[in-house]
Amino acid sequence: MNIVFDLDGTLIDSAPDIQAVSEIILGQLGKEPLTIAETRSFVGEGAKVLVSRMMAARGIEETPESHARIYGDFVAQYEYAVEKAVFYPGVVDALAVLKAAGHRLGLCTNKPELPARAVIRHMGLEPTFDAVVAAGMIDSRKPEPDMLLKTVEDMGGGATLYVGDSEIDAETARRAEIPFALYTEGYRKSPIAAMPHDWSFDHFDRLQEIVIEAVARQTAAE
Ligand SMILES: O=C(O)COP(=O)(O)O
Ligand SMILES: [Mg+2]
Repeated sequence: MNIVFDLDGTLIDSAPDIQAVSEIILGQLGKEPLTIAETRSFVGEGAKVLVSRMMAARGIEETPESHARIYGDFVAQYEYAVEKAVFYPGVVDALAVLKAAGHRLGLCTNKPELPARAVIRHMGLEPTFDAVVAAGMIDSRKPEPDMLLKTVEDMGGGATLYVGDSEIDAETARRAEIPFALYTEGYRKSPIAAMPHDWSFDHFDRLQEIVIEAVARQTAAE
């Protein structure tokens, strides 16, 4: 089966790196950095939205020009912000076990391509994924279904499970009509019950079991 993962808030907690970028950018503007809680709540819809939310939170007026300038400064730093990211517990083992079991693994993230590829490399994940689709690679972003569908297409098509942490991921899966496993310990803001999902889990030790169920469900449907 294809198993496609979201990145931020699902495989890695990257909020400390993003917070550090905010410290540089907001510091240049004489503003306080984002808190970690603010950072987590601003991630999910890509870097442009994150920069808008960051500006609003620090009372910086958003015009197309001010946004373009601050976004440009932000992404120039973002590519190097990889040092503080950590895997959620059990991720490394779960990916290794699923890969060894013959599943194809993919990554579908609203993080821009350069920082996404930089952190994948930094975390040693380059050999793990059969396909990576990050923001900017196609003219669409989650929760539109296109990025997820493109990831599946790049993996050769076929039965797929999508694994993510946010409202955006749940909605993306729903629109793509792909079964969804919700990781509950990432950056979601809503109660679990309010988010459409087929499975939820709070530790990656559980994922293998979910994949077995997903395969069984798929086989039963055929
Ligand atoms: O960078 C973002 O806004 C979201 O990234 P994600 O899609 O990997 O959660
Ligand atoms: Mg996420």
